Amino acid sequence: MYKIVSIPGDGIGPEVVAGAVSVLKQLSKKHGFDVVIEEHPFGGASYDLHGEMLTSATLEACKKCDAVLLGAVGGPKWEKLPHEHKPEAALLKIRKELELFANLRPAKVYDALIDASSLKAEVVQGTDFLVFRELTGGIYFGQPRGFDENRGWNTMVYERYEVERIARLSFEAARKRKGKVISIDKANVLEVSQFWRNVVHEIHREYADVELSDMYVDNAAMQIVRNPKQFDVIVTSNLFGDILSDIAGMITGSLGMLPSASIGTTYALYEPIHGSAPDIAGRNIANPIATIASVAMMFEHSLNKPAIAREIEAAIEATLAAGLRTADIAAPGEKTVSTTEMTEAIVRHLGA
Ligand SMILES: NC(=O)C1=CN([C@@H]2O[C@H](COP(=O)(O)OP(=O)(O)OC[C@H]3O[C@@H](n4cnc5c(N)ncnc54)[C@H](O)[C@@H]3O)[C@@H](O)[C@H]2O)C=CC1
Ligand SMILES: CC(C)CC(=O)C(=O)O
Ligand SMILES: [Mg+2]
Repeated sequence: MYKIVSIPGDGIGPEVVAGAVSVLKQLSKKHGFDVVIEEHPFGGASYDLHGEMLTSATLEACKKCDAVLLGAVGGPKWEKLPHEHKPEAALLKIRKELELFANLRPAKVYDALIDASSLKAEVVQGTDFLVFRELTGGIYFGQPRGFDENRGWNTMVYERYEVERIARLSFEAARKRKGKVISIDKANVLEVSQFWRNVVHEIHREYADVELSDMYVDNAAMQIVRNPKQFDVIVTSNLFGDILSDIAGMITGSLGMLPSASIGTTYALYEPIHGSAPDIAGRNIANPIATIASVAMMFEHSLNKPAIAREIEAAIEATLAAGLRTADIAAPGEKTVSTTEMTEAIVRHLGA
């Protein structure tokens, strides 16, 4: 029996999480395992209900389950709140509380979507890289932070242990892939990046079979668009990983395609890389694939059923090959399907 905490969140979160929950239920029926899905409010939805973005009940539930599935949080309704009370601050808090220090963001181009990419077919076809974004340190967490009338300030700090553990995970992953890690930083300008680079190279001595190179983040943004196939594993800091993975989203066709796994030593949370997309929320047009593919990552990393992860990916692939397109991945003038139609088709392709 698996216990999954589902956190729909705000904006399109509930729509895409509903799709992922349908997939979980279908898999439970097909394979005969029990799955208990416990829904909890978080972010703006929780604030509206309880006056708190992250309640202790939601946090405790996340600590007592096999895996957490999260949609997204945030939106215009809550953006005027002071920073520490915003949904985004609660997102940082839940990541920190659950010690989810590694955010794995795979960027894989499905053959059926090559034409949906912002780039030429020959540039994107066969792209398959994995970003290890450090998730509980760096500038999103550094103190002091603040602003007054005349200044705004944030602080970017990395502790040795924070760089060591994400570097190790990325080298381990590279060993199971093409054996190539590119560490992305801004060491030509930032001391914190020079430190990051030194520590990554120290850890690399334990992984001499893995090829390591460094790249500056500005060049990396350009290289991902110019030649995404040169990347196998990317390891980078919180801020740079956040930005670079959205760029990777456009290589695969849409932000609505990229899943992620946020993992630590004890807990794990699965979430699409996109946000709450208030511009399309409530219209049943969001792409649920990133969230459904996050369930595949859940089966791989938390539930120890890689074969089921492959089934989900195959169902997504078959659905795309059959020509179904939500608006974000449709060519101009192409027929589109809704969030629920895309979900139902993926569920059908999973089989009974
Ligand atoms: N993990 C999280 O909870 C995140 C939350 N946010 C929050 O979400 C809110 C909106 O942020 P934005 O900068 O607009 O980023 P966003 O990722 O929500 O949306 C950017 C663009 O991509 C589109 N898009 C995103 N996901 C899509 C999907 N599944 N299907 C089709 N189109 C999709 C949106 O319609 C929008 O045009 C903000 O409050 C932001 O802070 C942003 C990123 C991550
Ligand atoms: C609130 C942000 C840190 C969320 C985000 O953009 C992300 O995790 O990708
Ligand atoms: Mg982001």
